[in-house]
Formats: sequence, structure tokens, C-alpha cells
Amino acid sequence: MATVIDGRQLATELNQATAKRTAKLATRGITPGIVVILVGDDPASLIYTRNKHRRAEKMGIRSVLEKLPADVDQATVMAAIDRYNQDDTIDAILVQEPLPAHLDGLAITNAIRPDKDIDGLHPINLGKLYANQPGHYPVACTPRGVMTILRHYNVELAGKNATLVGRSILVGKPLAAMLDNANATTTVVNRYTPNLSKVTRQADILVVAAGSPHLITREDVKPGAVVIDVGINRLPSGKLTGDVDFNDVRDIASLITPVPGGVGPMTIASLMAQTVDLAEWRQHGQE
Ligand SMILES: Nc1nc(=O)c2c([nH]1)NC[C@@H]1CN(c3ccc(C(=O)N[C@@H](CCC(=O)O)C(=O)O)cc3)C=[N+]21
Repeated sequence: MATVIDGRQLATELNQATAKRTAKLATRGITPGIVVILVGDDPASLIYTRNKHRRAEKMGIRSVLEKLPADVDQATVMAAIDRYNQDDTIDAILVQEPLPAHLDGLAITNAIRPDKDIDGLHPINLGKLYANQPGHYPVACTPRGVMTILRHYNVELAGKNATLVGRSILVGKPLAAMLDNANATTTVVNRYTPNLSKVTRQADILVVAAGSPHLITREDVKPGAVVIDVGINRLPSGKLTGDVDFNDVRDIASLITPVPGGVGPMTIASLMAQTVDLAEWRQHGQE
């Protein structure tokens, strides 16, 4: 029977550590600041954004919510980015995904100052991660949270097979780079991969971020594997469920994340920790 990873508990511990760091910065008159730019009124995005805002304010991070209408034009979004790039009270800029199709998301991502790029999506930050460069730079918060979970539960990575189902720029791609940098042998599969099950069954660490409810069942999992479920799917009943059929897989895995209460809370906690990192790094750059 697998140990169920307690993402909420781990997030609470990380949030306490982050709050201590903001308290210390406050004695120097520094308040880390994050802006979340939300375009339109997608209900799921509204919930996440409000959660982030509440969490930030609770831990001494100034949080600004910039709500723009669904039909906003590109120039207005670019002007907002430019304003926050220059605003010294803002350390972190997050543009909530998904964006409406009429907007050029790449141009928006590329306009964010790399040292304020809280999602680690700017090509400069992605390139540094891919090259495993030393030094300080932001990385995507969900993968960062997953790496923290793996470290906390002492999951050995060097020499292990890590397989990722999903290759998004916010999760699969950066997490594959992080696992590779930690000397795991990484395999990234996608919807065109033949014999998916055969590949996933080789995984010592299986990360699923495909956005497909209960895609992974026990036949897809190697006995004793560590299973990390990044999927968040809302069922018609309103219940949240992951990309892994938790009840089917839990007794074959050694460690498994639940949904909710697994990766999600760690994403938010990592976002807060990295906002404080960005504030500290910028401060050091100015000294
Ligand atoms: N630029 C950008 N960066 C993101 O990091 C980003 C984004 N856009 N767009 C949407 C996704 C999704 N995401 C979640 C974060 C926390 C939970 C979370 O805390 N989930 C709770 C449940 C929350 C609930 O009940 O709804 C849990 O899993 O336990 C979920 C989803 C960040 N995302």
C-alpha cells in the first residue's frame, strides 16, 4: 500500500518558512510584491487567482490583481506588462493561463522581464534551466513543487527512470529538465506515443500532467513506482480528480499524490517562496 503524499502539510511547512523570510525582509523595509494579470473571467482561473491572492497577503507578500476584460487588445496587455516591469514594488509578474485565443501569448511571455518572470517561462530562464546553469533564476512553480515533494520524501533520482506524461511548457518540459539535471533518465511521452502503457510501466517515477481524467490505471504502473499526479479535472459532479485513477493505483505504488491535496497546494506554496526569492535576488542585484 502506497504512502499518500500530504501536499497540504508540506505546503504549510513551506509557507511557514516563507513567512519567516518575509518577516525578515520587512525589518529591512522590503515587502515582496506579485501581480497576477487575469484576462477574462474563466471561473477556474478566478478561483486560483483568488487563492493565490489570499495566500500571499497572509504571508506578508503584497499581491496585486490586474483584471482585464476578455476582449482586451494586445497593446493594452503589453502596456500593463511594461508598467509592472518598471514598477519597483513588483518582484513577480504572473499572467494567468489560459489566455483568450486572440492574444499573442508568446509575445506577452517574452515581454516579461526575466528577473520578474515568476513562471520561469521566458526563453532566457528556460534556456538556463535546460543548460543546467548555476546561479539564480526562476523556474515554473508546479515542477518546483514536485521536486520539493520528491526531495522531502527522499526519492532517489540518479539512475532511476522518470517518465513524464505531458510536455507542456509550464509542467512537462521544465520538469523533465529538472529531473534530468538531477541525473534521472527521463522519458517524455505524448498523445502520439505508441504503446503508452509499455513505456509508463518502465517508470520508477511516473509524473502525469496530461489533463485527462483517470488516464493512468494500475496496468500502466510499475509495482513500487512513485506516482505524481499533476492533473486537475473537474467532474460534472463538481468534484476534482486527477489524471491518475487513485483508488486503482494506490496499492501498487510506493508513494502517490492525491488530487486534491497533492501537487496543487505545493504549486501555490512554491509560487510564494519564489516570489520572495525574486525579491531577494533583485535586492542583491541592487546592492
Ligand atoms: N501562469 C500560470 N501559472 C500557473 O501556475 C497556473 C496557471 N497560469 N493557470 C492555471 C494553472 C493551475 N494551477 C493551480 C494551482 C493550484 C491549485 C490548487 O491549489 N489545487 C488544490 C485544490 C483547489 C480547488 O479545490 O479548486 C489541490 O489540488 O488540492 C490548482 C491549480 C496553477 N496554474
